[in-house]
Amino acid sequence: MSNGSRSEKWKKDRRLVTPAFHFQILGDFFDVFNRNAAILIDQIVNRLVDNKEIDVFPMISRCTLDIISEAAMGIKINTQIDSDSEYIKAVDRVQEMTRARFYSAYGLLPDWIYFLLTRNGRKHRKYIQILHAFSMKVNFLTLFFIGKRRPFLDLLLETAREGADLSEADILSQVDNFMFAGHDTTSTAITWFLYCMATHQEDQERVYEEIQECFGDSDRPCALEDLHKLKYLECCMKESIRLHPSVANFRRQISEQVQLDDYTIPVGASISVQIYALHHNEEVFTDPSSFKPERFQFEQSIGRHPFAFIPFSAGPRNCIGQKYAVYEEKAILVALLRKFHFAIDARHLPIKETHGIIMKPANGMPLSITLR
Ligand code: HEM
Repeated sequence: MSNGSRSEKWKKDRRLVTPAFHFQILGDFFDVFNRNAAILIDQIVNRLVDNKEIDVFPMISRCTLDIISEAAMGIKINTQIDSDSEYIKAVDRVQEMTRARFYSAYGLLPDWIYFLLTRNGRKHRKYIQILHAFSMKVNFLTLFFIGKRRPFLDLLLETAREGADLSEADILSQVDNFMFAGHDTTSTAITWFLYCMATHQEDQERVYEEIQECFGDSDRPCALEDLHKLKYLECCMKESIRLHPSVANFRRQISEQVQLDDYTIPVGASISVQIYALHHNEEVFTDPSSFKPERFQFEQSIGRHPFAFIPFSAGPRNCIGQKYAVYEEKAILVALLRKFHFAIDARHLPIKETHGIIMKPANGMPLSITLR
C-alpha cells in the first residue's frame, strides 16, 4: 500500500504496471488459482484425519502467497508444502514492526536514524532484507524461465531492456510491492468470508446451492465465465469485506488546501481515510454490524453513494489489483465450498481483529470443517 502524494514517481509506476492487470491476462491466471486451491484442499483433507477443527488462516495465507508468486513472477515457491518459509515469517514481522513504528515515537524519526541507530530499526531492517533477498532471487530465477508466462515481471524487465528509466532498485521495489500487497489482503478477505459462512449457515447453504447449480456433479474447475453466474456468492463477499475490510484505513497527504465547512485543511496535512468507519455508517447500512448480503443485491444498492463502500479505495489511486483479487478469491472459495462445510464453535466467538496495516483475525480462525 502506498502512502503519500500523487507524485511523478507514482504516475510512472502506475503506468508501468497497469497493462499487467488487463482483463485478458487475468483470465489466464485461473489455472494457477485452481491448481493452488487444489493443494490447499489436499492440505486440509490431510489435517482432517486428526483434527476436526483447523486454523485456516495460515493455510490460506500460504496458498495466496504461492499464487501471487507464480501468477505475477512465474516462480513456484511451494510454501503450502514447505510451511516453514522464512519469507512468510518476515512478511508478518515487517507488518508488525511497521505498525509499531507508526504508532510510536519511532514514527517521528527519519528513516536513516530509525533503521541505523535504533535497535528496533535494525531488527526491522533485517526482516526487510529477507524480503529483498527473496525479490532478488525471483529476479535472478527469471533468467532461467525464458518463455514461461510471467506477465508482471516480464513487463518490467522488457521495459527496462527498452531503456526506460527503470533501475534494478525500481524493479525490486515493484516485486516487493506486489508480493506484499498481493497476498495478505486476499488471504484475509477469504478467511473472513469463511468466518461469515461459518456463522451464517443459511447463507452458506444458499451459496452452496448456487455453486451446485453452476457446476452440477462435475468436478471441472472454476473458469472466468462461471463468475457472473455466482451472484449470491458475490453479495456475500461484498458483505463480508464491508464488515471486515482487509485494509481498514489508509493515509493521504493533502496537496491542495481543502475547505470542509468551517475547517481548513492545509497543504501537507496528513489525513486518514477510515474504510472501517465508512462501512459501519448506520445512515447508509442499517443495523451495520449484522451480516446481510441482500444489501448488495441490485435493488437495494440503487442510490447508495459510490464512496460508501470502498474496500479497494477509490479514485485514480485505487487498488490496481482489485479484479485479480476478486477472481482469485472466487476461484478459491468455489473450490473450498464445493468440497467442505464450515462451522465454528461458539466458544471461539467473537473472533477479534488486529488493527495493523491489514485487519487480520488476531488469533487465527479455528473452523470446524467437514467433507460435503
Ligand atoms: C482483498 C484484496 C485487496 C484489498 C482489500 C486491497 C485494498 C487496497 C486499498 C484500500 C488500496 C489503497 C491503499 C492506499 O492508497 O494507501 C490498495 C492499493 C494497492 N493495491 Fe490492493 N487490495 C487488495 C488486493 C491487491 C492485490 C491482489 C494486488 C496485486 C496483485 C494489490 C496491489 C495494490 C497496489 C499495487 C496498490 C497501490 C496502487 C497505487 O498506489 O497506485 N492489491 N489496495
